[in-house]
Amino acid sequence: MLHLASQSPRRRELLARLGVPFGVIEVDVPEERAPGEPPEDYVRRVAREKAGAGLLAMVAVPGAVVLGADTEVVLDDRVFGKPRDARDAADMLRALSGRTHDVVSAVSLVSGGREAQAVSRSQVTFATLEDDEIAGYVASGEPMGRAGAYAIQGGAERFVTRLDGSYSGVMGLPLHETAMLLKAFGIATGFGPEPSRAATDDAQADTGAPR
Ligand SMILES: Cc1cn([C@H]2C[C@H](O)[C@@H](COP(=O)(O)OP(=O)(O)OP(=O)(O)O)O2)c(=O)[nH]c1=O
Repeated sequence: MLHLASQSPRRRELLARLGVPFGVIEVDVPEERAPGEPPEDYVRRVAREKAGAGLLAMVAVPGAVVLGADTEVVLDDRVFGKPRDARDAADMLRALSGRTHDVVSAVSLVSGGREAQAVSRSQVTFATLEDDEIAGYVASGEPMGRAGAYAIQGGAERFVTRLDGSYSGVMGLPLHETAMLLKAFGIATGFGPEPSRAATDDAQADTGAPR
């Protein structure tokens, strides 16, 4: 049985699109980049640690396969994870304004005797953002809990002038790479339900606000 080691509603919704049954384990792995650690190494390490922590929680379950993932926004050599607060979110969005950045997502699959990983790297270009646009977006609350302080599947869609890569990878779980890993582990995928706006709008799902 497959288990997703994640607290992210996006990842649940994305994995469901692969039409594979799975359980969810909530893991809490510290996300701290070591000094000088290259961005991709960092993303790979954290994804592996999340999957490993999930497997530890599943130690009593024979045959458990655990999936962990991590997503970070990389601009030059800076790595933007989830913003600490509104000011941090605004700083990130100002830095991303009018520039092209990378979004790196790593997926790790682990079982008792096996481990495999895939990485997706996408380039995203933002239009130049006005100060009031940034302030309005930060006030919407959406940047919190998102790497780089934005959600391409939400209000930030309008900031993106170009995407070169994987849309699902930017959202947090690159589906092509994930499907390939599952196949390598002998886990059959299918086709899940077409995503509804309500399903992808996890800001509302998170707060339980009416849709
Ligand atoms: C760039 C981008 C990120 N994100 C989200 C995906 C991830 O949930 C989050 C990056 O943080 P992560 O640390 O990768 O994941 P997480 O803490 O939300 O969840 P987990 O329990 O699996 O560790 O940013 C979007 O939703 N849309 C986007 O466009």
